[in-house]
Amino acid sequence: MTSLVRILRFAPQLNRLYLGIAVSSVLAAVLTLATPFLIGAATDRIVAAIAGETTVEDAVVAVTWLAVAFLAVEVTTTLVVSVGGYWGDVMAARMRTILSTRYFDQLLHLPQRYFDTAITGRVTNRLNRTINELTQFLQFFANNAFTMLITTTAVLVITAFYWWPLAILLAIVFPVYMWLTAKTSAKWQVWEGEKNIEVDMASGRFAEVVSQMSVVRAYNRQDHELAGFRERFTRTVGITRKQSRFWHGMDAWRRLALNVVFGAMYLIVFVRTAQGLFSVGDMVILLQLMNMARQPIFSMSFLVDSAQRAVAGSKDYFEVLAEERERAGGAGPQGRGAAAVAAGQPRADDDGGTDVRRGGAAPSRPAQPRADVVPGDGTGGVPAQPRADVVPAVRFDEVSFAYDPDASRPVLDRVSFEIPQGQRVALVGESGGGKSTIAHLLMGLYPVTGGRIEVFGQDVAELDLAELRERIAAVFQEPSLFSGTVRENIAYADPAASDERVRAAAEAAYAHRFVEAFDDGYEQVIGERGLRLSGGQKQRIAVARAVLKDAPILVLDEATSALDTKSERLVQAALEDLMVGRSSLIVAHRLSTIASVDRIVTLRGGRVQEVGTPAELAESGGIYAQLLRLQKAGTKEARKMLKEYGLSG
Ligand SMILES: Nc1ncnc2c1ncn2[C@@H]1O[C@H](COP(=O)(O)OP(=O)(O)OP(=O)(O)O)[C@@H](O)[C@H]1O
Repeated sequence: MTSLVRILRFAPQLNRLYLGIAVSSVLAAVLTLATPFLIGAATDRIVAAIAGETTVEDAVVAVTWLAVAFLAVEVTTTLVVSVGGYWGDVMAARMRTILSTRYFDQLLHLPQRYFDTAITGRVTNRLNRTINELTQFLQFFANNAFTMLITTTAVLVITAFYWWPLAILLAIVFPVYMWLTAKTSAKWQVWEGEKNIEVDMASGRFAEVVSQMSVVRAYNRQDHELAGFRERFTRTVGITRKQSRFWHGMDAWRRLALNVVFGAMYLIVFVRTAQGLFSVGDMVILLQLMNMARQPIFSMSFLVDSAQRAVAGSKDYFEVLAEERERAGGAGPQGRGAAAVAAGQPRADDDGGTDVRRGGAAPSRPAQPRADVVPGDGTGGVPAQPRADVVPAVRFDEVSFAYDPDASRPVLDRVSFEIPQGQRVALVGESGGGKSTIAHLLMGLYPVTGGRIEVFGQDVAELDLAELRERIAAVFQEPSLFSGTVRENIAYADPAASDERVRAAAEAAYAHRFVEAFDDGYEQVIGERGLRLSGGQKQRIAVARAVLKDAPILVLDEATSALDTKSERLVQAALEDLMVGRSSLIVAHRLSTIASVDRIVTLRGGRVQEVGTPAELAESGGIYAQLLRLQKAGTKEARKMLKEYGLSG
């Protein structure tokens, strides 16, 4: 019941629509109730005329007026029902918008951890189902609840007025029928839940396969994937058989009970009319009322059923909404928006309004290149010298971290290093050694388990996450572009960016020439049939995206050997340009890149082994020195070992 109330109160901005729909449905119910009386009255007039109690002329005049009244009632009902139906549709569409937007909003603000386990297809499928069920229930509720209530009450009262035992018979039918429906529905839901799991799993896999079709083909797993998919759906057929057998079996019993009760009621009405206790007009009225009573009985059972589904479906929905959001700033564990959602409160932005949650001004970030920074020369030959009074761009101070809090060994164990402003720092360590994790922690994707990370002297744990991320541009190994135009992809950080800025970013990323060659240039849609970007082109668009963001800190997960040499050179050149004047954290995959940085941080067993310039570490005998030796050796064994460090030479 609390779930139902929560669903009904979920979107108070729709209250006026609810009210409009309720009023129209009440009006329609009242109007509909007038019909049996008009027909009953007409029947009595006709019977009186046939019996010679009134003149035929009088009867004709009377029934004509009654027919006019009947027409007026019907026309008004039609109008009222149409308007109510329109409001119902609008309400459903707005409800869908609110539910979907709030869900997406929540997903966008959930901690990264949530997505480590969630499967995209399942998340989407669950959303669609839940929203369908909730919307269907709310629409049905708004359109029918009041009508049912009024019709039921009126039918009972009027029937009681004619003969009370008849009303009692009817009164028993309602709750018994609803109780039987509720019981049937509860069991039905369990099976439905089982089916949903199968469909969600199949949809999750489906989405994964579609997005990685080339892998499926490369490994010839089409048949295997299809078999898995089919198997899940076939299981739903088996469950449906049980479910439907049960449902229709129970439904037959319910209907049978209803048939018996109504049969008895018809018998009573016929007998009493024959005995002269009811007039023919009364009989007509009662028969119509009984007929009208059937509708709410069926509607009520449907309402109970859809309410149960909505409650079950909304469990998933509200569970996602109740997940703790990614911390917004230093003020508390959640942003204000999250707190509002968790409390089920409405927000102005749900329904196409403006986002009022951010509250804060646009995140500020230090202008750059900064006057107080002496940048490196980009070649690594002359490391930049930070002024003594200048805080480092990034500082890891005894940072420990584990993805799994119960893990016996953390991924990072008291890691400390600094990126002085304007310098380049490369992370070197074995594959799986925690390099990407360091980048993720810097971007605030996960909270540290111990120690602290500072960005321009500010503790990341205290910083507003949006503000933190505003200061960082990231180029990932996998460029991950969105469908949409080249322009939209480059200007992802700032869709309002001028064409000049977009072009300048593309030029800086060595992307302008190939973009210009597209038929639609910057408006060319990526991912559309016919346009395939090469790995290097994607990378350069991703670099242009980072150039346009123009953030003071750069996180660079270098692409490995995915690119051919020419592309690689261009991407490399673009990255080199991008790094000038910025503080860069590089997850390096080339020894040549590492040789040109200002500092190297080597990691072993989750701990920092050494920090120093390439020249210093080349002599120290640590990991970097070993890697250089391996590179020189050039043997197969050496290349294999280099690979373990994710390095391509
Ligand atoms: N989302 C995650 N959830 C749980 N464990 C993770 C997650 N991401 C990484 N790990 C684990 O953390 C460890 C460090 O991974 P990380 O990706 O940081 O290594 P890396 O040094 O960047 O490796 P590579 O050079 O191969 O990219 C690995 O053991 C990995 O299995």
